[in-house]
Amino acid sequence: MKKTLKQTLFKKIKEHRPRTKRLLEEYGDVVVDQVTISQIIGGMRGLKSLVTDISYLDPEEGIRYRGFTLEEVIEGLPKPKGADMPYVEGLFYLLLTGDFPNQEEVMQVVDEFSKRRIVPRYVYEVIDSFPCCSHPMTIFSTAILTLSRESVFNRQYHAGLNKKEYWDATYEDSLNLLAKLPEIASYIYNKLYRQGPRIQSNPNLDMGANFAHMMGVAKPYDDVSRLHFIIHSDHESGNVSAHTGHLVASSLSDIYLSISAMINGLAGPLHGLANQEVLRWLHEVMDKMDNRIPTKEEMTQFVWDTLNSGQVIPGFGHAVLRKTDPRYMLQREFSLKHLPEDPIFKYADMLYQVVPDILMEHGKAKNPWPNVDAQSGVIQWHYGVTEYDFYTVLFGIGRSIGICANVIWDRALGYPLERPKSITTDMLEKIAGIKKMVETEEKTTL
Ligand SMILES: CC(=O)SCCNC(=O)CCNC(=O)[C@H](O)C(C)(C)COP(=O)(O)OP(=O)(O)OC[C@H]1O[C@@H](n2cnc3c(N)ncnc32)[C@H](O)[C@@H]1OP(=O)(O)O
Ligand SMILES: O=C([O-])CC(=O)C(=O)O
Repeated sequence: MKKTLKQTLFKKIKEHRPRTKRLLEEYGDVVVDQVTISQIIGGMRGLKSLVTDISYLDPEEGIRYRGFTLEEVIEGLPKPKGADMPYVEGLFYLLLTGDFPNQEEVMQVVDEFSKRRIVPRYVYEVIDSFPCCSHPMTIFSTAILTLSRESVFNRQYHAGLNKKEYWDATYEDSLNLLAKLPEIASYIYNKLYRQGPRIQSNPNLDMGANFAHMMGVAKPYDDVSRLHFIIHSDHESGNVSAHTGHLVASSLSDIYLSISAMINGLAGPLHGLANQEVLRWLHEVMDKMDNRIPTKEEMTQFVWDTLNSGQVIPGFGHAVLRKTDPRYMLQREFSLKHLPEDPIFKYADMLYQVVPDILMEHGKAKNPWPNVDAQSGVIQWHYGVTEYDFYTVLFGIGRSIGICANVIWDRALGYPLERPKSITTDMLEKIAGIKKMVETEEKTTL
């Protein structure tokens, strides 16, 4: 009998623990980075102060999961019969262990997810009780939060759980949560936008196919969902959602509290919500153009108008990347293959042609190239999921996979409560030498 994911993970954890222990005990004083005033005031950009082995983001190359590019991940993971995209469950295996699962190993995880997919009734009641016009991300975050009462970690912690076992209970909570997310998300979608009878989940389908089934969208939406969840799952540790998830979990809040919190970070327009903003913004252009494809000159004017009114161009720029996001390219390739004639794709593609030059001329953005959010909504729209308020929920399902993997490892390696130090502006001015200068200048004037 093949080892289960949990057994394989435990072996990896035991192998890894001495590495962290040695770094801490023997090399704890080694300097990794220095911090400047612009980093302190400027959102800690580039400051090396977190550790994760799940993924690494190179500014030029883009994200690698466990050392593998997205192409390698998609190529190397097992796929359902007839599918172009791999099992999302296989990605979870890879993120947790660093190994590509074989067919048998991936099917064990598919089975685990299937067994844990039933959502308690009270979650539906909470969703149903939301006032009209609530944003789907608010509902999604709350639905996840509500599940905190199910936490295995909480129960075991209060019964006196040994620190060494924290990861195990967190693993159980993570699987329980991840397995339910497609059902929760599709329920929210149906409630907000379809109002028809709910499509029950199918225990014989993998995560991507089951989600497509519950959304009521035909093939290849199963592959669209697999691709979407996989490429959105992780982006190393410092982005708002991943960092929030890690931070909240560091106080030993359970996975439901941590993932709900990270969803709230993802819901901001400078982060995950940018994917809905791209579609909203594109529709403004389309309305102006009476739905005809604008000329390059017209599109250029629209981009400048947006910039000149003090707004950002959604879907462009990045805090770390300095090249076109490979996740954007993957989705563009998918669109070129499956929806080359789609009018929204044509609009988005025109943006790709005009925006980088404009942002360079504008001279502010350090990265003028498109990010993942510039393209994801275009694909959703094409397959009939046109309610763009919902798009960040899809992102949230994907991101939960990476953050759960991170939090399980945080617990396995005993990472402590996160608590950086803050200082005052006065102190910064003293460090900069300004304070003394100002005081001397004042004395001289007197
Ligand atoms: C999944 C994701 O989170 S990917 C990112 C999704 N977000 C977006 O697409 C929103 C549009 N992009 C942005 O707002 C930014 O590029 C961010 C938030 C992603 C990164 O922010 P930063 O790391 O601060 O970017 P950067 O250092 O390049 O910013 C410098 C200046 O350029 C501006 N800038 C950056 N990107 C853009 C843009 N797309 N359009 C207009 N101006 C921009 C910033 O607002 C900033 O202006 P300021 O000096 O007046 O404050
Ligand atoms: O890495 C970041 O800063 C933003 C992010 O999460 C992503 O691009 O997926």
